[in-house]
Amino acid sequence: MKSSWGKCDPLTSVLSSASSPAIQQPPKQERPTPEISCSNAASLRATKQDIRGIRQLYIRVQHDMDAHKATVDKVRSRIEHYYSAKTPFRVYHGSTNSTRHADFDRDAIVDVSPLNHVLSIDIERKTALVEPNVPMDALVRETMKFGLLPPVVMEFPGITVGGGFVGTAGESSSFKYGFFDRTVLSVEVVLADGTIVTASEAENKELFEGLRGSFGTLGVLTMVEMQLVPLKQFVEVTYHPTFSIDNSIGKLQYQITRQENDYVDGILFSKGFGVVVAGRLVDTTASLPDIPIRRFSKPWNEWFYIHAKSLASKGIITKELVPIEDYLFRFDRGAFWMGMHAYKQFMIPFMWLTRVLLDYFMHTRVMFHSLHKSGYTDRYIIHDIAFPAGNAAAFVEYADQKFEIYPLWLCPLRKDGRSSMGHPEPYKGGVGGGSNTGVYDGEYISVGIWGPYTSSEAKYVRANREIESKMRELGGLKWLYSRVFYTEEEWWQVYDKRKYDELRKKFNAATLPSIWDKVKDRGRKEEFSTGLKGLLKKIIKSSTLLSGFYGIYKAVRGGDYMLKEKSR
Ligand SMILES: NC(=O)C1=CN([C@@H]2O[C@H](COP(=O)(O)OP(=O)(O)OC[C@H]3O[C@@H](n4cnc5c(N)ncnc54)[C@H](OP(=O)(O)O)[C@@H]3O)[C@@H](O)[C@H]2O)C=CC1
Ligand SMILES: C=C(/C=C/[C@@H](C)[C@H]1CC[C@H]2C3=CC=C4C[C@@H](O)CC[C@]4(C)[C@H]3CC[C@]12C)C(C)C
Repeated sequence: MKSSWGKCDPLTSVLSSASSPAIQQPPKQERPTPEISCSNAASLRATKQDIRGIRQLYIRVQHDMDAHKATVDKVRSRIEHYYSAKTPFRVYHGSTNSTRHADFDRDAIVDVSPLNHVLSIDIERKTALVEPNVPMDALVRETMKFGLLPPVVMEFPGITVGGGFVGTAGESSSFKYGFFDRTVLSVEVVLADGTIVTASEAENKELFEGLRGSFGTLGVLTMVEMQLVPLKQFVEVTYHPTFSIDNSIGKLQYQITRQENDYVDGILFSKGFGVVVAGRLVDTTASLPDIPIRRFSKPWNEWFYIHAKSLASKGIITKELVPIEDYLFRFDRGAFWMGMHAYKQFMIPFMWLTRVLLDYFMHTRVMFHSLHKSGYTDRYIIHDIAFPAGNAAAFVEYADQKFEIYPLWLCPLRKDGRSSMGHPEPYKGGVGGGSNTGVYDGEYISVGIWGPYTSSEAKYVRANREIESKMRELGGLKWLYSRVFYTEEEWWQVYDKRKYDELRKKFNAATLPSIWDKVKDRGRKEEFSTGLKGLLKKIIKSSTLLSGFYGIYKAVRGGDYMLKEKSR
C-alpha cells in the first residue's frame, strides 16, 4: 500500500473539506463539519462546481493521516496489552449487522469505532483508502462526490468496510465482482502481537488471502484500499416474473451471463411465483424517456419487495429507473421483508399508512438494535447459505416442504465465493443430482431463508440443525453472521482445521478467539441480576410481545447494545 500523502495545497484542501468524516449513525443525522487542517484552507470553500471542476485531475486527497496513525497506535497498544496478558478479545465498533448473540465483555474488546473516515480517494486510479468503521452509506456518499462507486455495496447502510471484508458480505453485484473482500486491493492490519502489517496480492499474500472471511481472528483491520468503478446516476431495473423454482434459478443463471447486467438477484414469493431482478447502471434518463423513475428511500415509497411483487404479479417484464442510492439500499427499509413480521407480532395493520408512520423503526440500524435488545434472534430462523448453483433448487424444494418460509432471497455469487466464507474445506460432493466429480469450482447461489419460528428452544435448535444438515449434504456454506448450530465435530468437517490453525500460528494469532469460538452457539440462556429490576427483565424477556417492545424502546433510547451490562 502506498502511503505518499499529498502536500497541503489548495486543491487537496478543497477535496479534503469535501470528504467529511463518516459517522456510524443513521443517515438522517447532520454530519459534523469536517476539519480542515491546512492553514490556507479557511479561505477555500468547496462548492459543488469546484469539485466537479477538479474531478478529472489526478489527485491524492489527505484526510488527516496523522490522526489515523495516532488512532491505530492506540489500537495497537491495546492489542499488545491483550497479547502479553494472553487475553482473547473481540473487535468492537459500536454496532453490528450480525444476528449472532452480541454480548461483549468491556474488558476484552478492541474498540475500532474511531476509525471511521474515508481517508482519500484517488480519482485517476479509482481507488479509496478507507478506515474499517466506515459504513456503506457514508462510503457511497463520499465516493459519489468524486464520480465513483464501490463495485459491491451491501444493501444495509450500516454494514462496515471492516466487517464486510473479514465477515463475508456481498450483494447483487457479487456474481460479477465476488464478495466485498474481492474489491479490496490491500489492507493495513494489526496482528495479535501488535505488529502493523500491510497485506495485498503482492505483499504478504498468504495473510491477505487468509484475512478474507477470518472474522477478526487473524488480526484487526485498520485500513483498506479499495477499488472503485465509475458512478452512474441510475440503475435501469428489469423485473422478470418467474413461475417455479427451476424457472427462477434458470432465469437467474441466464441473467448473470448477460454482459449488460451489473446487478442480479431474485425473490421467491412462493414455490410457483417469484421475480428475478436485473440491474444496469445508466447515466441519464435522456435515452430512456419512457421508463418511469422509482424511489425506495422515502417513508412514503413502497418497500422494494412489495413493489417488485406487485410488478411481477402482472406476469410481464417491467423496466424502471431507480436512482443509484435508492437501488443500493433498496432492502434497508423493512430489512428485505422481515419488518412485516414485526407488524404481525404487534398486531399493527401492515399497510402503506402504517409503514409511513412507523418508518423510523423499520430501518436496519434501528432493527438490529431492537433485535439484540429484544432477544428476537432466538425466535427467528436466519440463514443465508451459498450453494453450488446446481444444488440451490434442491435446497429450495426442501425448504418449501419442511418450512414453507417465504419470501426467499436468491443471490448469485462468483466462483471464488467459497474462499471468503470462514476457511472451509473444498466441496467434492455431487451437483445437480450428479455424483461426486472432484473439487467443485463453479458459481454459487446464495439462498436467504429468514422467518419467525416460535417454539421451545429444543424444537428451534432441532429445526436449525436440520437446515444445517441439509445444507452440508448439498455443499452449502452458511454466511457466519447468524447463529451456528453445528457441534464442534461437525464444524471441523466443513472447515479446514489444519490450514486455519497453521495460518493462526504463523501470524501469532493463537491468543485470539477462533472463528469457531466466535460463532458457536451459546443457547438462549441469559443471566438476570437479582432484585426487582432483574425479575422485571426476566418477565419481559420471557414474553415475545413484551421483549419486542423492550427492544424497540431500547433502540429509541439509543446507546450501546453490544456490551454486557455492568454488574452492580
Ligand atoms: N448483504 C450482506 O452482505 C449482509 C451481510 N451481513 C453480515 O454483516 C456482517 C458485517 O457487519 P458489520 O456490522 O460491518 O460487522 P460486525 O460487527 O457484524 O462484524 C463482523 C465480523 O467482523 C469482525 N470485525 C469487524 N470489524 C473488524 C475489524 N476492523 N478488524 C477485524 N475484524 C473485524 C467481527 O469481529 P467480532 O466478532 O470480534 O466483533 C465479526 O466477527 C458480516 O458478517 C456480514 O455477513 C448482514 C446482513 C447482510
Ligand atoms: C425489530 C425486531 C426484529 C427484527 C428482525 C426481524 C430483523 C432485525 C435484523 C434483521 C436481519 C438481519 C440480517 C439479515 C441478513 C440479510 O442477508 C437478510 C436479512 C436478515 C436476516 C434480516 C432479517 C430480519 C432481522 C433479523 C423486533 C424487535 C420487532
